[in-house]
Amino acid sequence: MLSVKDAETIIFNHVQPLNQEHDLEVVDLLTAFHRILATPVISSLDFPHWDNSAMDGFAVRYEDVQNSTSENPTILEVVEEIPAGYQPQNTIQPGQAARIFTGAIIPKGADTVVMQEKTKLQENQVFIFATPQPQEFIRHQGDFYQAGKELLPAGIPLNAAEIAILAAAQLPEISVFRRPRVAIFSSGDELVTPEQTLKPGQIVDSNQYALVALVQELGAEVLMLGIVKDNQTALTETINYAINHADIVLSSGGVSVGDYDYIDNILASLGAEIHFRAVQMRPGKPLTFATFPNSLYFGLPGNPVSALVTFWRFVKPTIKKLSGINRGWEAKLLKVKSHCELKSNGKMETYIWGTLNLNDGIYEFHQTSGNLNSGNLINLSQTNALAILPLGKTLILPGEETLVLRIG
Ligand SMILES: Nc1nc2c(c(=O)[nH]1)N[C@H]1C(S)=C(S)[C@@H](COP(=O)(O)OP(=O)(O)OC[C@H]3O[C@@H](n4cnc5c(N)ncnc54)[C@H](O)[C@@H]3O)O[C@H]1N2
Ligand code: MOO
Ligand SMILES: [Mg+2]
Repeated sequence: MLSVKDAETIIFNHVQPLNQEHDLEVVDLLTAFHRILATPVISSLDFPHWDNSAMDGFAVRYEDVQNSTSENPTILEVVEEIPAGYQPQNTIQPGQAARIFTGAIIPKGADTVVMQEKTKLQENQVFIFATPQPQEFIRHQGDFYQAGKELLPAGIPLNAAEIAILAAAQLPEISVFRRPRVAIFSSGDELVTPEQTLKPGQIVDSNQYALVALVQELGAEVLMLGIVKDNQTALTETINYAINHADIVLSSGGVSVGDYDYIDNILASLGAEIHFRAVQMRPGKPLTFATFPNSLYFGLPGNPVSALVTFWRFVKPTIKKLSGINRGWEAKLLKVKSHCELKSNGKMETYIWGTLNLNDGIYEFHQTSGNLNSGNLINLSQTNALAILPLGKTLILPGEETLVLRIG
């Protein structure tokens, strides 16, 4: 059976990120949050735009004040007051200074700012009580960024800092990748909606709601296709529609070896290339991955925990890579101490749900209480991590390190 690592490699090799020319949308600063920048941004402005003061104080010529002490202050004539947003009118001559405020333009002739606390102003004279460093408290034009260079690279998510940078660079129209489209449906004759009355043997389609939430969290657009009966015609129609309208299709259920597990046969009949049907992991073994010319297909297992574990392990990084994120889209595993004993039969890579808790600033993994059964959705509540026991590892003792995938 295929290892998780090999399954991951096969999947990621088939993910074609959105196209920098064809998959663009223009958004404004208020709708850019969490979108992915599609083209590099270059500004024609230097940052800072001009030499300016980092302090409230006095703009001086360093050579005038280089021997100032509290006993022997330098006395300069204040020739101008320069608040932020004001263009200085004078050139500072020897023996002169300008009153200046944080962010204001340094006047010609001045090369240093003395902070207000080291001075005393008396009418139009300022007493300088300490010798500053040459150039002190001046933020020079272009120190932070020079016009014409790359300000932001393509493929980064736009968070608060990036949005502030775009605003500061006066670039209110931003090219981002369109949202990936993800179609989701559930298969199974036993499934009903949360609103329907349960008859014996029926269960509520909870997978669809969990998957919609997870896909939305990643900023993708959801096409919710509902519950499809274990019926070849209905399934063929739904899958055919999905692969023509979405970049990624997620179904849950119907991928194991039961008589009503039709998904794989239908994928084959629709011309899919089926890359694998099972992965050596628990939960999540019956996972189908297939590709069509314009979409990727994940047949997730029907058991509720299995559907979510395979989403977190494989689908989440796939959506991120497809969305155009240039790096950091992979599933990242942490190494943390386990608080409790973790067990596996060693034959499958085993995923154990629980919580990462902070203990004196250090993360510790705690297994969830109750039954670790892939049909048990209940104790998945409030978990935020999956401990991973690799193949062959049967036991992790309390205090020993384990690999962990964060899920919340
Ligand atoms: N003979 C074998 N039987 C099974 C194997 C196997 O290797 N050999 N694998 C088991 C494993 S592991 C899993 S996981 C399941 C996967 O089964 P399917 O993907 O075919 O899913 P279904 O049979 O349709 O359903 C399984 C289970 O999950 C419930 N379910 C299905 N859909 C939903 C939904 N949308 N929301 C909530 N719950 C759902 C369904 O009622 C079943 O209880 O196969 C094992 N069998
Ligand atoms: O892997 Mo199934 O996914 O154990 O219940
Ligand atoms: Mg089945």
